[in-house]
Amino acid sequence: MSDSTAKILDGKALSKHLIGELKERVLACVERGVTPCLAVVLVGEDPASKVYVRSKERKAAKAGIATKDHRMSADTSTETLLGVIAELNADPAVHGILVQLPLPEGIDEQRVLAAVDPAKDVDGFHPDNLGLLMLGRPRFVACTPQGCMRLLAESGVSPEGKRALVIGRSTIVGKPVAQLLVQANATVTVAHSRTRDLEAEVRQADIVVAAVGRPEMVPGAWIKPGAVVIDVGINRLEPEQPGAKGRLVGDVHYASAAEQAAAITPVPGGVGPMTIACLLANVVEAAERV
Ligand SMILES: NC(=O)C1=CN([C@@H]2O[C@H](COP(=O)(O)OP(=O)(O)OC[C@H]3O[C@@H](n4cnc5c(N)ncnc54)[C@H](OP(=O)(O)O)[C@@H]3O)[C@@H](O)[C@H]2O)C=CC1
Ligand SMILES: Nc1nc(=O)c2c([nH]1)NC[C@@H]1CN(c3ccc(C(=O)N[C@@H](CCC(=O)O)C(=O)O)cc3)C=[N+]21
Repeated sequence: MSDSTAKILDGKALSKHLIGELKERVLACVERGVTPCLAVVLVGEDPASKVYVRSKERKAAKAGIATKDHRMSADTSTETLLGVIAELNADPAVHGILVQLPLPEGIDEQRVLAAVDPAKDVDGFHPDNLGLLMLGRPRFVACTPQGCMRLLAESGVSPEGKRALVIGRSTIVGKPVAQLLVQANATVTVAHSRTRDLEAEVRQADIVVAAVGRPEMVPGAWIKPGAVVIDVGINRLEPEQPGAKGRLVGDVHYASAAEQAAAITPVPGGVGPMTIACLLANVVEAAERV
């Protein structure tokens, strides 16, 4: 079955299309005096976070969405950060608030995320929004899980009745994407670091969503022929690793998996750009509700 005919789920192209579609909705908002605006809060100096934040702001500008940048030093206290969030909550010109994760050590992440006005929580990390997702009445759904589902839809394979495996159980990716798959009528397994036989789980799965953060940990040989592979992992190989040169790879070994899968997302150019498109869509939605 290694005929290497996997459909490439092109998140870069799809995200461009989706961001293009947002322009009209943004214009409609602007016409009634509301310019959709995303406030981005970045605490500390994490280089990867800086790259993502810049990319978000560039793409927001393409759609006509305003951004407000709040950079704070790594030694910022939880109280100070809560103060900034209170200001953004109260600012009628701000429709969406994104607090870039991970926060530096010593900041109480749970308290910070719970302090964001749920109506401005375009990341979908507030307990109210996570709860609404569990209830099947989602308001803001986390952007990466949304992007995964959109790319899965692009594969043409319906999740209904299929065996889906989510590898990873974080609150920002694994858990919500598993919930969305349940709601799409898949039969869902969630694997994590204590899973006894990951290979056996992967071999059975019709849909694999990998969100671990370990470079190429899933070999293509494990992928069931005809499965759909959604690779969330973003791993930058160190330049000294063989054949690496600072290359980005996913959690799945792409070349070998593409020989088994019916459809697969590349890294880069898969889930990453879709995350940003879904974030901007959430910002426009928040502005439309005003
Ligand atoms: N493309 C995008 O837009 C985004 C990409 N990412 C990327 O996705 C990846 C995951 O991110 P995130 O969910 O935040 O990561 P976390 O570190 O929060 O979670 C990783 C999960 O993987 C599990 N895990 C660790 N080792 C193994 C193993 N050997 N076998 C099976 N499961 C394992 C952990 O298990 P346990 O719970 O037991 O510790 C945990 O549940 C990262 O590469 C990140 O950069 C993240 C967000 C957005
Ligand atoms: N509050 C919060 N919300 C997030 O959504 C959030 C976060 N914190 N912290 C970090 C993770 C990670 N994340 C990515 C977004 C886009 C790409 C992306 O566009 N990646 C490009 C490559 C970019 C590159 O070259 O480095 C791609 O995959 O093609 C990657 C990762 C959002 N996250």
